[in-house]
Amino acid sequence: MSERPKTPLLDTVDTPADLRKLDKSQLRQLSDELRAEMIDAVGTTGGHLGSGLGVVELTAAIHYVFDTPTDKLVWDVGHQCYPHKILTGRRDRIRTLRQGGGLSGFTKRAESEYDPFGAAHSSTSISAALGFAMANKMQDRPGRGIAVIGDGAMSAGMAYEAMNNAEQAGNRLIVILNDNDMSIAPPVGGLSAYLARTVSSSEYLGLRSLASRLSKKLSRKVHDGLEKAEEYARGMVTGGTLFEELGFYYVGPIDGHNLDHLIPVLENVRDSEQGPVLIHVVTKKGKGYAPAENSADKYHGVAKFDVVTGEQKKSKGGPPAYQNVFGETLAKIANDDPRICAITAAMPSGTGVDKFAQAHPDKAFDVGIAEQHGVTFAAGLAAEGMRPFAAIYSTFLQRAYDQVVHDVAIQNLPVRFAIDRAGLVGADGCTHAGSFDITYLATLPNMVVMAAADEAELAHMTYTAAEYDDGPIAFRYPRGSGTGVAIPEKLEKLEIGKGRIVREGTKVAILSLGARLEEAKKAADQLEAKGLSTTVADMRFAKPLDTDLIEKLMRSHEVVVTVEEGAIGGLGAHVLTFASDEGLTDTGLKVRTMRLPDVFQDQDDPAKQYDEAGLNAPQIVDKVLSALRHNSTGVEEARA
Ligand SMILES: Cc1ncc(C[n+]2csc(CCOP(=O)(O)OP(=O)(O)O)c2C)c(N)n1
Ligand SMILES: CC(=O)[C@@H](O)[C@H](O)COP(=O)(O)O
Ligand SMILES: [Mg+2]
Repeated sequence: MSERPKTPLLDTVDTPADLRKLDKSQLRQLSDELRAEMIDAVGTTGGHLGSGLGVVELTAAIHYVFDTPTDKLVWDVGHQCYPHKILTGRRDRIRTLRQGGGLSGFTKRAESEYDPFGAAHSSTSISAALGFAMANKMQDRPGRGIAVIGDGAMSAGMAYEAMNNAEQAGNRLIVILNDNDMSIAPPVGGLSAYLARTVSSSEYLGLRSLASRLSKKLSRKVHDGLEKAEEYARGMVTGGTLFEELGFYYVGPIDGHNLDHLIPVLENVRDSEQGPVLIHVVTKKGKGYAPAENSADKYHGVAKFDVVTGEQKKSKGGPPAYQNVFGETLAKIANDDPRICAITAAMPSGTGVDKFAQAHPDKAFDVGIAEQHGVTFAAGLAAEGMRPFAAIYSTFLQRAYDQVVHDVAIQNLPVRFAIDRAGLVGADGCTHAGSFDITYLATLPNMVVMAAADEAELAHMTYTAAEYDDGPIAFRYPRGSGTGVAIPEKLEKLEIGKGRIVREGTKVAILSLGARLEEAKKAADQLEAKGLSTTVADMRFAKPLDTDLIEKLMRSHEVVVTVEEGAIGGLGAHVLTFASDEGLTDTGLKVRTMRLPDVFQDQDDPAKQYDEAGLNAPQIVDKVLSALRHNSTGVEEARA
């Protein structure tokens, strides 16, 4: 156990009010101690490290200059909020990060008044900060909206929707663009190049030139036309143009680790009558910790690690990660099919598209954090004869739902959706849980929805999707690694809408969809031991349902239970709808559905999350026994 860092100054700071008692000259030491504390804490918890390291000075400076929590500080994504949490009364719990009952890994309203807005999905901060700003303006109350948004998050359209609407807020809205020239992967697209030109085309503004520009710009906005011409003429355009055309005062770029620049700029902006202002801050992801600075991904997301060496304590070996099974399988299929292409929304490694890209670099597209664009881009590709795979986490696909409906399903375009992180995801908690994709996709006409029970099934489903041109098709699979089952060389083109019996029985039938199959099989063993002969079916499809299989099992068993790692409205709902429509439930057949509970489950160890969700073998057994205790009038008799 490494010794905790010595933090004499940080020990005197519990809240920003304590911070503001310090002299400016002490903020350098405070930041150094804050960085050391964060590294030590994340070494014991794991989590998002690189982005927080990059905003240590910025966090201290913001809380020093602005009157938080009256001024509403909104962190975009929120994965960089650990220094913020340490400075806002949560240092004592920082080593409970991302654990059951502990601190969330993102900002969260319920956690602190210093977290005015929850985050985790990117690019929402400017909209939220604008809301806070306008609410205080309309109620004639003090309080600004301050959004801190990364260069990666700026690749999402929502950020521009907000900026386009921001002029009304005047000086009550401040946007701080935290430009570290990184997303999870290196950033992509025209904006990234634009920002890079901005930073490279002008030295960090020295205090003097910055002060004079600030006074000129912030006081001269009124003569817009003339000023604009002059600015262009004077070559002052250093990246501000885009933001100024959207109605912002642009200030920057400034060095986001230099407190001697940060503090006066923030003070100037705080005291300015004009606005909204965008401050372009340049930082380094992973700043101040060599293993992070030297890592390609800047230690964006890390397991627990040895603080001295930076070596992460990741389990080695074991079954392949689902994302890599997908990426490598698709790469293999694409060797024989030049129409196949893959799209990721800034998550190449998380989706396995990076593996595909290694083999087919000209057929892999990272569209940035732009799921909506990614889906409709795929629709265009499909309409013109390609076989596009949109590889998007279940939770992030929610952002592109209208594109799925309007651009893909209605037009019946053969877009393939590779949906990773389907179901519970553990440490990221409810904002990242892939709870709703069965519900939101299986309800759509034309859509085919598959769920892989293991990595072999995922490989078959990837191939099946590649060969399916009759319309949109989605296949979902969980976060993490598979069961260790062998992945066959020869891939099977699954019959659309057909499930499979994996265990024959006579009294109880468990209809499993997806990766809870292992628990279903364990439950069958436990039921068999109680003399209850149990069939287990892997349904494979939530849509179209295998109605022949369902009818056959319902007509030959006493109890039928559906099990899925999805919210209400998925497999169970569709099976019950079919059964009731066909009169199969008129016969006194006992049907029960098991699914994710109607709550947003907080972060925890995955095993505990499944227990809490009631989706483990013992709970399946209990469900069956309870059903059997219900007499013909539907009343449950007391347990024996
Ligand atoms: C809508 C959405 N898509 C994808 C993600 C996954 N994600 C989390 S952080 C991140 C990169 C953010 O880059 P940036 O805003 O520059 O922040 P940095 O990590 O560089 O501080 C991505 C893609 C997300 N949180 N939300
Ligand atoms: C902050 C964010 O949204 C991503 O970093 C996300 O946490 C990645 O999730 P995985 O770890 O499941 O890839
Ligand atoms: Mg970034």
